[in-house]
Amino acid sequence: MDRDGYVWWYVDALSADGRQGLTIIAFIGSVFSPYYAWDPTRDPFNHCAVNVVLYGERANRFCMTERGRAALDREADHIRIGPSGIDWDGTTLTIRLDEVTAPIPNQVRGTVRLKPPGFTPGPHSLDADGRHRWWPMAPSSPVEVALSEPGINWRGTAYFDTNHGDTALEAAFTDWTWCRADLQDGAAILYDVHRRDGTAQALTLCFASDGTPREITPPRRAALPPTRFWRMPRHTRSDDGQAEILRTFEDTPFYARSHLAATLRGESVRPVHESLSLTRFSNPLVRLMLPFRMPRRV
Ligand SMILES: CC(C)=CCC/C(C)=C/C=C/C(C)=C/C=C/C(C)=C/C=C/C=C(C)/C=C/C=C(C)/C=C/C=C(\C)CCCC(C)(C)O
Repeated sequence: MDRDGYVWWYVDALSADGRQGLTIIAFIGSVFSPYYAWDPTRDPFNHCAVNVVLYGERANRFCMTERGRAALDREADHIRIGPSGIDWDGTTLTIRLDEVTAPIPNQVRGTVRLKPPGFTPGPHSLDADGRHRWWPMAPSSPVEVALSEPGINWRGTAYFDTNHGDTALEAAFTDWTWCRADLQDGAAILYDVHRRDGTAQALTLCFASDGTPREITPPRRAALPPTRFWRMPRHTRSDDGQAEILRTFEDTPFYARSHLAATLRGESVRPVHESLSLTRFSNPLVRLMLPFRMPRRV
């Protein structure tokens, strides 16, 4: 991987009762890191991070400690970044977490285990030149969450993807919305990007549980309200052009993550949705705010 590049592995999970959730993102070349943006050498390996966010009734925690190249250990079957890591043994993806929240320190410690029933074909190119590649490898897997800190255990389903890029995201895109939803068998994913060159791409994908692609008719645009505090614009697509916010998981100056209720492929679904503005992220004032929740430890 060269200057300006990145890889991230993204997992989000919801409990079967829909009351608890989490997101875990492991980064080499942390794409929203101000330290990476300010680093004249633009060395992705020197900007690694594990971002863990818990959304529960009791515990809401956000960790994102950035670390240097000495904290990274990567082989074909594992990646370790500081005290946390991801291991693949051929059937189970085991994520071991040992992270601390910021600015007020609280621990997040334990394991998250995914058993993907199969893998989708991929990757998909997000830009016109193939410099940003996204592969939703396992869009719906059984997951077991066991965290001794803050003391939560649940089962549910998880989405797992991986993203590789050769340039900064803000060099290629102005904004995007993405969502993924469990179906009775498998999952549907929508990924709508606006590129800096003025073109757009709207992906509509559907997979059976074992990863086999399925037909899906591209749904209609559905309006959503902006987030309450940072007024992040949100919109999505659904069968009937209707969608509703059940909960806003993240409301930040450039990024919103939400839990929706909508209809996709004829089923009523509960998508996990994100709205990203790279125009907002590129604002120097926004970048100055991020270290409050994204400390760097070397
Ligand atoms: C007291 C002192 C010192 C000073 C007093 C002075 C003063 C007044 C200070 C005021 C400070 C203020 C206002 C600070 C505000 C700070 C704020 C708002 C920080 C917000 C941080 C947000 C973060 C970190 C978001 C990370 C998102 C992330 C990581 C999202 C990742 C998503 C991905 C990778 C896309 C996945 C795509 C696919 C699903 C396809 O894979």
